[in-house]
Amino acid sequence: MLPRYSSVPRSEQKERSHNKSKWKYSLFPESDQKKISTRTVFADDSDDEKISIPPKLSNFGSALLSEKEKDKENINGNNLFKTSPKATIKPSSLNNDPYYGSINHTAGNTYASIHSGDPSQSTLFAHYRGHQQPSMTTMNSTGLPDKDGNGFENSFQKIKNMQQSMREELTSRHAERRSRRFLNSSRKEFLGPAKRAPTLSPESLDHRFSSTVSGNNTNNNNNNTSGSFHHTRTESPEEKLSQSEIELGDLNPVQYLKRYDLPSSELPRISRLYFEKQKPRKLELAKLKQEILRENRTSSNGINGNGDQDIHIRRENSLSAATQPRRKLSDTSSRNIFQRAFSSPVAQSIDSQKNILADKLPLKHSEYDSYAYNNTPMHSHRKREALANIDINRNSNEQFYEPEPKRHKYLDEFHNDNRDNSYKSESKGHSLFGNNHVTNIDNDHNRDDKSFFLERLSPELPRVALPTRSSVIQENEFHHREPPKPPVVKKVEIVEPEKKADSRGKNSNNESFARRNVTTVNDMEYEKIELLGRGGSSKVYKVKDNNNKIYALKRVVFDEFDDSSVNGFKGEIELLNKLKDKTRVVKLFDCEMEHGVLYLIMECGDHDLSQVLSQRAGMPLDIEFVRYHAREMLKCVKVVHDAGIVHSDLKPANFVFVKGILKIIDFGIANAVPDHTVNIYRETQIGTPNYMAPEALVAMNYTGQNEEDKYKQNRWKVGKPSDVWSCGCIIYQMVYGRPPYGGFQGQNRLLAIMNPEVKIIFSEKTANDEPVPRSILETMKACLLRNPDKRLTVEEVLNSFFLKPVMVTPFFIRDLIKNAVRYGADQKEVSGEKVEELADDVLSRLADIRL
Ligand SMILES: Nc1ncnc2c1ncn2[C@@H]1O[C@H](COP(=O)(O)OP(=O)(O)OP(=O)(O)O)[C@@H](O)[C@H]1O
Repeated sequence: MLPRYSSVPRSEQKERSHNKSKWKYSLFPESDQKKISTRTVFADDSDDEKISIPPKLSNFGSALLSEKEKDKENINGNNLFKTSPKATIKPSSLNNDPYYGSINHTAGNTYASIHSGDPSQSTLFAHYRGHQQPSMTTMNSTGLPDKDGNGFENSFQKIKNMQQSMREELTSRHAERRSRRFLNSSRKEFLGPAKRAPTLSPESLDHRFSSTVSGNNTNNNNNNTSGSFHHTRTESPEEKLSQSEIELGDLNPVQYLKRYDLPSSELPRISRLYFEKQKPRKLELAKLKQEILRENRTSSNGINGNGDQDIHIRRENSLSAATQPRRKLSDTSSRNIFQRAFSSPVAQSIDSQKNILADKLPLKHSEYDSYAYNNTPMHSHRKREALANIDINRNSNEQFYEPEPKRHKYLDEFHNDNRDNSYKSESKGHSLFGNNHVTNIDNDHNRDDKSFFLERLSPELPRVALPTRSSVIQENEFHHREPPKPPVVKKVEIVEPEKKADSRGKNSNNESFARRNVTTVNDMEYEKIELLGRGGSSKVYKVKDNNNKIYALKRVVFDEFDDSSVNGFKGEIELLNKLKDKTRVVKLFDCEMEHGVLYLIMECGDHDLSQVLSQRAGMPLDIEFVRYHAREMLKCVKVVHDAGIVHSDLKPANFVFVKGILKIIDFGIANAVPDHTVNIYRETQIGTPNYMAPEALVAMNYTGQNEEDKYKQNRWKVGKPSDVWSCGCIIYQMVYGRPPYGGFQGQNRLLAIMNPEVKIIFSEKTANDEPVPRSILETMKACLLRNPDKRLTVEEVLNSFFLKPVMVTPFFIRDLIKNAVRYGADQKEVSGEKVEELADDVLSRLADIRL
């Protein structure tokens, strides 16, 4: 059976167990005994690892040996047990106590006996070997029975005593560890989270010495061994003296060392002293903290009465007290925050508690303030509240004495002869500092209280003369920034346009008419959308009716025109009504003429041909574009001519595209051509010179001899060929970019048109050096012949090669050539007339060919 307490490693124990037979004769070699005995020296009581080690086996043997030695010494009258002067337990008392006596004997003499090499010990072991003792637990230092036969009983008793003493030792050590942990933890609580080296105060050390140390210290003269269960450090009398002389003042240990140029080895001792001096104050602060927390818990319950909020406050309480990091606020800003934080009702109650506690506890105001603000449950709550009221754009000093912005209103009211009323309202909760709790001190009568309050709020502030209420008002009146004025809202007056009397005398009182710019034609309302264009005598609007259908509204004011003009527009209406079923003529839906104004509701076009040509200006010649638009234009003219009407004012602006179909508009100067005549005669020259035919202008140069001739002079002959001339001019513009006489300006243009000597140039190339197809050239020449009788009709132009080209395949050309050659070879001689005949025949057939 192995001993119960063993310092031998398990592996070694196994080995020894394996070699159990050896143990019977030699439990430990002498070297091992020395080693083990050395291990039993508890030189450092601070090492937990060593403390946790159970008492060593060798202690038993040593104790036994020491008992033997003790007996020997007692016999010799030489007591080896000596205590140090510092030992609090007297040797005499220890000797009287059987447990302590045993311990002390062991402590005092164990190792000396081992190292002494006393032959008796060997004899002892040999003796046991001789008795075949199986275990150390049965050993007895005085194992041999005495003459009375009491030797075994005594040895068992002593072993029991030693076991008891060991237990006592363990208990004391554990108690010491617990106390040390408690001390460390409580010190941590006092000192905050920062870790510091574990040091003990002299008092606590003394206390520990008195409670746990029960043996000699290292200075014991007895054999220079550790000699005690604890190798604790104690101060010498000199150290004690010097500690009492140390006055740290406001210095911390390091600063103290530097100040008095002390060696760093003195740092632990000074530190212990430093923390000991801190201890009472920390305890007071801890008590204060507990008390404040308790008080606030009760007060917050009373004030809020709201379960959720209470929980929240309690949580904040615990958090702020235990875990909330300390935030360092600048002096002034923190003061401002705290000052504003006191404005809440909860803070007010805390403030009252603060007054009570401050009277009870011997703390400085600064300590109290910092502690209260940082640890009260409403701390973070008030911080948030305070921060919400801080204007970061103002400096802290201004904020301290400046009331909150809404107090400006109060000050203004106060200043405006409402002092009495404002003063009353102040007592109801308003104040210069915006705080309920300072209401009562915010007047001249309670100035002492106010000073006290501000001192407590800002103990570090220089004591300046506190402003009275009136001075603060003055200050605010002259030095503080005026509150920003509300933005000036521009009043936009909507002036309704003066209701003009409608020219027709109706709808003048119709509000919707004025409001929505509505024109009524034959009791139908048309709202104007946009202006489409304007002519020499009219404006044309894009309008919509009540069903949102789009129309073109042409409005002509007749005030500026003579009767002929009026008749001309009346004729236009007649012609439009006559052609209302023609797809190539813009439709007239409604018309009304009253009070000198003509309203025409027409089909609305998307854009006119002049806009299209302007859009293509400068672009390369596109034969197909010219062909398509020329054909579309001539189709419109053909419809008019087929209706026996001469337009007389054809120009690109008078053709509009309505959903992709070109339509002709503006029959203002058009006249119905009597069936029996080709031409009509006008008494006034109307039209656009660029597109006017020469015959319409020839009469200007006509100089007759008699009255009849003079009459004829003022009548211009116009007819269908004039419209063909105009169409020739438009085609010419599409090819060359401008009308035939567009190079002339003003009056010269008219003269050039009338002058037969001024020939129109048909260039084979455009200004961009693009070739102009022959078919186009021929068609243009046929339309722009000076002699109207020789001009092509509209139908002929539409059937021209240009507008109606013949398309053949290469096979057709090849076959045609083959046939022509064979015919010539067979005939041997073919006249010119025969060739022309053949050509006409081919051409006639080509017209019927549909590819
Ligand atoms: N039904 C319509 N749809 C779209 N636009 C139109 C319509 N009627 C006229 N316009 C536009 O209004 C412009 C002027 O129209 P119109 O030529 O009929 O007026 P006008 O007084 O006869 O002009 P002018 O006497 O010079 O020929 C046209 O060039 C055209 O652009």
